[in-house]
Amino acid sequence: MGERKKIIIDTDPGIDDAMAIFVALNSPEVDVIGLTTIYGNVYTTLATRNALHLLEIAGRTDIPVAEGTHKTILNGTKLRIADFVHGEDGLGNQNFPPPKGKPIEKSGPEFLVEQAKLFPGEITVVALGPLTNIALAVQLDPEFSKNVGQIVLLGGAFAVNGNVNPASEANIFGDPEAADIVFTCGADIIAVGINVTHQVIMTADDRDKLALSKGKLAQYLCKILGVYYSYHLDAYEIKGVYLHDPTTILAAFLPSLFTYTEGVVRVQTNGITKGLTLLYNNRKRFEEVTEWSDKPSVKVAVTVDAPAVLKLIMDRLMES
Ligand SMILES: O=c1[nH]cnc2c1ncn2[C@@H]1O[C@H](CO)[C@@H](O)[C@H]1O
Repeated sequence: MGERKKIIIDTDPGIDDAMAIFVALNSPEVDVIGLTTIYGNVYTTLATRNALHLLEIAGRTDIPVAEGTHKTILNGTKLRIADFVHGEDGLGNQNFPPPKGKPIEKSGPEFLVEQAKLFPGEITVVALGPLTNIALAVQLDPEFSKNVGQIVLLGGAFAVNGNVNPASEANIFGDPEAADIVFTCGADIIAVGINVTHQVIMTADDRDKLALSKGKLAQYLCKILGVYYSYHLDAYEIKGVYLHDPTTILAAFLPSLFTYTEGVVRVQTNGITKGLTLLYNNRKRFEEVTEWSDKPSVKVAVTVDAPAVLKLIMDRLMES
């Protein structure tokens, strides 16, 4: 096998973030070289604490955690936090003791810029929360979008309803201006939206299977998953959970499990459709110059081999 792909996970842990981080740590295809933290499912301070905690659970305290920003790209401090999805502590209300480790001195965006410069074209950034740290990296270093190998992001609701409101998906809604900067920055980007992740469901039966595994990470996840299942039953009336973050992690190193379309994505930043992601599908040449004209294209996932993705996630969590 070739060299492992270097990935940095930008994360707001979060129950499905915990699953995604564990899947990555158990995947021979990748080398997780750092975590950067962001608000979203929890505030950034708690995201950092949870990231350190999860690495301690996995026995991987060798991986650095760089704390990201506490504010939106426009310095907004009125953040939308999804603690009703993940529990007040972000990890299923389990009262875990504080981690022993500390984040590194560098900020999340500084770490992203540094690593992309150090390994030009080699780093994949997997963004699982609002895109503020990535947008800050783009602003910090004009070369970042060229230096970074690929950005694989969980965000958007392409031609389907959102999960914050009918228009908007949570990560984009969290910082739409940052998302628009990232989508148009010129980097090689794969966007995995909830139009795709809603197809990958871990049922109650799958959870029972996970519980049979003796692996410490599987056992840990079974403890924290309760809140996430209750939320899905309540909000969607399903006896299962959407595997947003773990599905996105797989897109970073097994891209052929998905199909893609390509085009320019812009983000609505205000009004009732704030956070809407709109892909121009290139099927018409418009008479006028539009807000999509002359902007770089990105790849947007359109289909997923859901059974294969679910099996891979289960296998990698169970063997742990
Ligand atoms: O209803 C919701 N509101 C806010 N965040 C949510 C909701 N459902 C899931 N997520 C979280 O947002 C990302 C996917 O949009 C996932 O990280 C998921 O944990």
